[in-house]
Amino acid sequence: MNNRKKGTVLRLITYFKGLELKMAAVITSSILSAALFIASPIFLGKALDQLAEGIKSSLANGTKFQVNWNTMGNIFAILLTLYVLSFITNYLANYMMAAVTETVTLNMRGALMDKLNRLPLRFYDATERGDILSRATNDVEKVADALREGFNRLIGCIISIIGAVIMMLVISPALSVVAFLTIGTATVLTICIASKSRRYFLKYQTSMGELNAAVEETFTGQLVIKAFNQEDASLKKFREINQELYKHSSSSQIAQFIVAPCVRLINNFGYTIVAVLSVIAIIQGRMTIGIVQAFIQYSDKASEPVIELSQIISSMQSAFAASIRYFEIMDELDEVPDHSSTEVLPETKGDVSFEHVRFGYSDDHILMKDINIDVKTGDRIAIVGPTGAGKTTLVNLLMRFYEIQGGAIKIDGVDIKSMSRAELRSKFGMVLQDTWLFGGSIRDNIAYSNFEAPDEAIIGAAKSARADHFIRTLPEGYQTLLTEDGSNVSQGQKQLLTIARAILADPAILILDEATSSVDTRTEAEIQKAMNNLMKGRTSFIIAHKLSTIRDADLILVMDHGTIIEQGTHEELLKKQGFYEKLYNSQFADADSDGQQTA
Ligand SMILES: Nc1ncnc2c1ncn2[C@@H]1O[C@H](COP(=O)(O)OP(=O)(O)OP(=O)(O)O)[C@@H](O)[C@H]1O
Repeated sequence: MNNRKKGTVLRLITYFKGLELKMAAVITSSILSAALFIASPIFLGKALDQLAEGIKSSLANGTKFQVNWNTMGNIFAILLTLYVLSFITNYLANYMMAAVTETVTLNMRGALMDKLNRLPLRFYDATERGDILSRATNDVEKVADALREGFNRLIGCIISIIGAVIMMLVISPALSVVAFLTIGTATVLTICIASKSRRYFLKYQTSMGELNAAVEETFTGQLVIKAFNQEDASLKKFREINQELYKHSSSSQIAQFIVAPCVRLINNFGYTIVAVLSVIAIIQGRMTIGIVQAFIQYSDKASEPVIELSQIISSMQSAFAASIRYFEIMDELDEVPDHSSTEVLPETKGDVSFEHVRFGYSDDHILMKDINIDVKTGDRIAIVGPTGAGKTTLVNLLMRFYEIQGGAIKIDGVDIKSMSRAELRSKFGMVLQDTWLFGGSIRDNIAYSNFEAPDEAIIGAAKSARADHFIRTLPEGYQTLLTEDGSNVSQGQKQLLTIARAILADPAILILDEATSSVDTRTEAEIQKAMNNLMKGRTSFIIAHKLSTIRDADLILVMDHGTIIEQGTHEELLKKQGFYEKLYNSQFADADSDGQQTA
């Protein structure tokens, strides 16, 4: 076993913590079951010899055929006991292994979920959702399959082979040599094919991850795909990945299923030779019929597990490839952990400052070199600038979704790095353009920021967000169930619900991403009023797209290429006749020309 393989197996073993006793019971039961089963041929042989004796003496003496029922009865009683005990121990082993497997799967999925919660946004930027999904479901299931079906059978096969080999040697060393030659050849063949199939399994699982990602992309992007008539292109991409999956799946399956027929062919050659030699031995009086049939049964019990082993090994290879993919996620670097002694701000006022902040999404591409902002409690800060200027990035840093490379961001004079992320984020309320609602009632969606909130508080928040009216017009009111993506309410209504959610949270600081053209003018005015209600008495950062809405902001930050190139009030910036003035005038020129065109 190479180091990587050993490492993966050892890491998998850690998920069995607390299950040691159950595993010991599984192993003991499996060994017992196989050992009991392996004892049966010798007794069947004895029964056969009894019959042969009866036939022989009746032929020699010309008497009626008779058997000794006492001896036969004892033999059958022993056989029955062996079969029943073997069944019970086998059942126990399977039952306990199923319980162990479910616990291990639970532990693996739990650990993966914990890990996914600890991973920084950077990881999600670079990884396809479908692929993560595939690792959390398919890959963990492959490991579960191998454990559930493979482990007991593996023990059973090993015991069966060892037991059968010993019995064969005891019965006839000479016949054993012939049987071992064929079993040996079959084993070598199995190992060769299994080692070849390993890389096919890894490729297969990787393709499966890609396929999941493609399906996920197609589902979530259906509207855009249809709008741009890209169904064919999307289908073509899917077909290509599906074709790859088919190729790798076929290779791994062919490699797996070619083993059984080959092994059977080799074994049948062996049986034929053993049968011929046995007949000679019986004729020469060196062996009895019962002993020969016991030997043939043992040689079957030694060779048949080779086929089963090949299937178990395939399933283990597949599980092993899946574990590698699973541990790839587990090995990703976590978010920088919170300080062991974190600061708590019981009464947040809402002063915010950026001091010489330096940040880049990658170390070799610094977007923000030296950002300085000073915001006082209750201020309304508008962030404006062309697309890609860094407006969203500024907010991402404030919420500590990404770690800065230099300088400090402070709230009420406390460095956000010295607070826990949970403490920091509890100070904020966010209303984004990209509204996120989950499958559940409208009430629960508003209460997402505070599940303990009483109904009056939820209705109060909805009223302030100007959402109460439309909610009450729905047949089920606050109990109306939203679909997972909230597609049964309009875009503007979704926005009002997220504003209600932020109002209920009652945060000290707000981050608002202004609605753009996705809603009509009347709804936009409604949203604006709701946002104004929300902003009362709170420090607010507004990512503004329409400059007309932020004229009365206390501070406007004008960004370009990751830098704050101008800052001040609307009047101050207009007076400056710089970038902001141009941006502002260009929007009004656009609005005017639009007005003239429509007039
Ligand atoms: N997750 C990310 N990984 C790498 N680069 C990113 C990431 N997010 C944004 N960027 C880059 O950082 C720069 C600033 O992006 P940002 O989203 O902050 O701009 P923005 O001003 O909010 O733009 P818009 O108005 O279009 O939303 C852009 O060049 C963008 O390509």
